[in-house]
Amino acid sequence: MARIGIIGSAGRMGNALQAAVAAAGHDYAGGIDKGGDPLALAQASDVLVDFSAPAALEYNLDAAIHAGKPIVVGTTGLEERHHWLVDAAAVSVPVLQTGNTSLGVTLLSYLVREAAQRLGEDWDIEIVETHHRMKVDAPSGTAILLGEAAARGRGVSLHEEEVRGRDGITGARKAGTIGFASLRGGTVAGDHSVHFLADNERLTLSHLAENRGIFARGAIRAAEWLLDKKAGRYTMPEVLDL
Ligand SMILES: NC(=O)C1=CN([C@@H]2O[C@H](COP(=O)(O)OP(=O)(O)OC[C@H]3O[C@@H](n4cnc5c(N)ncnc54)[C@H](OP(=O)(O)O)[C@@H]3O)[C@@H](O)[C@H]2O)C=CC1
Ligand SMILES: O=C(O)C1=N[C@H](C(=O)O)C[C@H](O)C1
Repeated sequence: MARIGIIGSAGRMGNALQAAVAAAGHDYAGGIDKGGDPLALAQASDVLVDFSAPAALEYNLDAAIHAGKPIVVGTTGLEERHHWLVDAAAVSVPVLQTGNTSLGVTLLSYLVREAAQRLGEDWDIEIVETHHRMKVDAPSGTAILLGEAAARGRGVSLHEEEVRGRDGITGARKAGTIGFASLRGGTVAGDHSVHFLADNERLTLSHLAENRGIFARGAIRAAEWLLDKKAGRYTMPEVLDL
């Protein structure tokens, strides 16, 4: 049994995480939202779980470092500088950052990498995601994670090949690029499809989240897994042994 502290505790994921902490038989060490004290929470916890906002990340990582506690970061909308902060924190404490904590998406990313590697460049790759009307970032963290898996499979850099959204006279599709499209509406928990499109045939790999419980369960599993790890940056495939 561990004491788990939640950052972003009053949010949609915060509520799902509190339920998952109880269901897994752990102690809820408490939670904070905007204006809360992450260091006090870290000191009262064995492990932190952060599903809040990019602006909070630096303070949350500092709190984990100063209290010497592991942290799971599920917040999306992260930029390059946030990843540097994660790398720096991982020198001192165990950190797991991911755009999606579900088992299904973790396996999907593996399948996408395999497909991208085997199908070759004449198969165009397009990633489409759909989320609820309240989501504030695009493309989703999961879409980016899947794009990175596809780019790894092809042995290219996502940063150099990505095309985010199209509008106007875009010209014909450039070979080798990886496209992203985002839909927002309703209460969709999170749908992701990776389309591989060739001449006269198409392959689509999809994951549909029916509720936030799947993300919360995966995050708690990641938090449990981090407890006895040494400092370092870890991934969901390591947690799930994939
Ligand atoms: N990795 C994954 O598997 C998943 C990731 N996510 C990501 O998790 C994040 C949260 O999603 P969701 O719960 O839907 O969003 P919500 O907006 O419902 O919740 C966010 C919570 O974070 C709090 N918060 C905002 N700023 C800070 C801050 N500076 N310090 C502490 N708390 C803060 C908010 O508090 P307040 O209301 O006071 O501002 C709010 O309670 C998003 O980035 C989302 O994309 C979501 C699902 C799965
Ligand atoms: O904001 C959400 O809701 C979700 N965010 C994550 C993302 O950006 O991929 C994970 C999930 O799709 C739900």
